[in-house]
Amino acid sequence: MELAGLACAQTLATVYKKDKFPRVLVCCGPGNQGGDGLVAARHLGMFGYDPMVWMPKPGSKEIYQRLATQCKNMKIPIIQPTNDMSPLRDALARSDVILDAIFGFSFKPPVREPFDQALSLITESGLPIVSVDIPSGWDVEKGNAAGVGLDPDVLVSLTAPKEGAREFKGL
Ligand SMILES: NC(=O)C1=CN([C@@H]2O[C@H](COP(=O)(O)OP(=O)(O)OC[C@H]3O[C@@H](n4cnc5c(N)ncnc54)[C@H](O)[C@@H]3O)[C@@H](O)[C@H]2O)[C@H](O)CC1
Repeated sequence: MELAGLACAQTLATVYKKDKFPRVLVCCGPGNQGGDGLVAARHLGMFGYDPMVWMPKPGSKEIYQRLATQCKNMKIPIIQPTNDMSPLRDALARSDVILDAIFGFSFKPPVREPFDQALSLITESGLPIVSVDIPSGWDVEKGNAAGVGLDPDVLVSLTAPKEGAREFKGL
């Protein structure tokens, strides 16, 4: 998770330079991928970006809570967990790029709330998206068959590209 999060932060920093894209909205799901996102947020902060974390359903594992504490200790803003979409809308309006760490290889469709609405809002924002491992909303084997997944510009495959990412056309 530490290496995965560092790789994601380094990739985002390589493609989206901090002078043009300083405000990174790190969207974290409840599983290990959310943990990758929290690690990435920490590194992005150290690289000189202004990360903000949106995690509506914080993971229950101790590692997840420890990673969130590290972000808080670094004064990285974390949006209060809620099913209300207003804070996400506001955060999107104040961001330059999104790190999508919502769902990884354990995602099973269909998308449940509050992530269903969130994926739509993220897509509608038109902001560039860097996805971790598999774009959120994509089935790890069948890809974006349901058509509700994100359409990222950059995908960071961890360990190996996933079968479902065959249709991915970005970087
Ligand atoms: N060796 C590696 O490749 C490593 C990968 N890492 C990252 O971890 C994820 C996989 O983590 P996992 O905890 O197994 O699951 P997810 O993060 O994908 O999420 C599970 C989480 O999501 C909830 N959920 C599932 N389906 C839905 C749905 N339809 N709607 C709403 N919520 C859903 C589920 O309940 C769980 O809470 C991998 O992709 C990498 O990013 C690690 O960094 C370690 C090394």
